[in-house]
Amino acid sequence: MHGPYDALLLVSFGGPEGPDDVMPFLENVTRGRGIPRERLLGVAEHYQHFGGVSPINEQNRALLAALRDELARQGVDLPVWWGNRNWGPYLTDTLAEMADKGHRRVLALVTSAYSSYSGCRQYREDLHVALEPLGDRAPQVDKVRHYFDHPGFVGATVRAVADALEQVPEGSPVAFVTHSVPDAMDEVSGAPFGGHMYVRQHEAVAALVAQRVEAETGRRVAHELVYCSRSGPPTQPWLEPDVNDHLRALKEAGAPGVVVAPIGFVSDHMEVKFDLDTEAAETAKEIGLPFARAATVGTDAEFVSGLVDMVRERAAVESGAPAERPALTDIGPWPDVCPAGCCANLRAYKPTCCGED
Ligand SMILES: CC1=C(CCC(=O)O)c2cc3nc(cc4[nH]c(cc5[nH]c(cc1n2)c(C)c5CCC(=O)O)c(CCC(=O)O)c4C)C(CCC(=O)O)=C3C
Ligand SMILES: [Fe+2]
Repeated sequence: MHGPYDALLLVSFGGPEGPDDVMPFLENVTRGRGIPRERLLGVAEHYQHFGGVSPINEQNRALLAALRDELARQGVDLPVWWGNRNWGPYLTDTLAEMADKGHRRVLALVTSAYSSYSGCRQYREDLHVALEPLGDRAPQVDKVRHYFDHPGFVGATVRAVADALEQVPEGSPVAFVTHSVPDAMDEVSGAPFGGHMYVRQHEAVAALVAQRVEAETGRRVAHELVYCSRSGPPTQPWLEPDVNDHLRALKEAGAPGVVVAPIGFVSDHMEVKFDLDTEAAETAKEIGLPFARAATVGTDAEFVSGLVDMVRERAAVESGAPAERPALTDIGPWPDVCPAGCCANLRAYKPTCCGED
């Protein structure tokens, strides 16, 4: 049922839990990343606007509970642990404790559905850093493949978009939104498969979701992929258009309303709460464009059972048992082990785990 694995490890970003955590958290996130000081202070304000508490930790606690329930329901007897990149519980501490408890073979599940340095290799680097000091006691860690086109993620997203469309006038388009990244980061995402996989995976999911929503509702659904949360120096090109500019363009083109669907985020992260629910909603109000935000997958039952299916799939693969590898776009199924050169770190090569390099 769980193959060679003796534990599941939820790996996430982490976020501040109070006002005093905000600056140290932001320093953890941006160490060596060349983010301008003004941007940091601006983002600190976003967090302070919500009492210095990121929604992400509570959402991960809810996901942990949902995963435990679903594993039990499917008869998979695996303990579930949790570790973050940028705030407690830190991956380093979690993996040390897991080693103390005797875990030898761990399957990691990352709260990021797509390929990119930020969403994949950087987590794999962090896993390596956490495992290295453990020496011989370090468990072997594998990572669940990217799930952007898994039926659980897609199915939950289709329902969320269809529900949001009910709240805006007929004929409203869908703006699928993800986190902007530097053009250069997109270019090397999934390099062994031709690169630009960050954008290509999102485009494929957006097209598939729009098509399924059309089939389900009988409405025609125009759509576009747009971006939020740009940072970095203004001289550096990042993925565009920004969601706010897109809303203005839609208004000018006569759109009767808009659904904003944050397919780049698995739960209502700060980017969703601030950049979409606060900032983009304000833009829409200002220009008089009816606006609805589609839910993120969060702890949706179809999404969570899809994740558990993927855990069982990988366990079967590692046991040499036959495994179905469902994937709904022609980009997937993404490989279990990232090939060498996937999602390069453009600053410096660092050793990783769960990949060929
Ligand atoms: C692709 C991607 C994801 C999705 C994949 C995944 O989910 O991991 C993601 C997730 C997240 N990003 C988050 C927060 C931040 N990201 C920052 C900075 C950056 N993100 C980037 C990309 C991504 N980020 C990039 C290219 C930068 C520039 C600096 C760098 O090159 O590393 C900064 C610094 C300030 C700023 O620059 O805006 C913050 C505070 C949070 C927590 C939110 C919460 O608290 O709810 C989450 C889940
Ligand atoms: Fe980020």
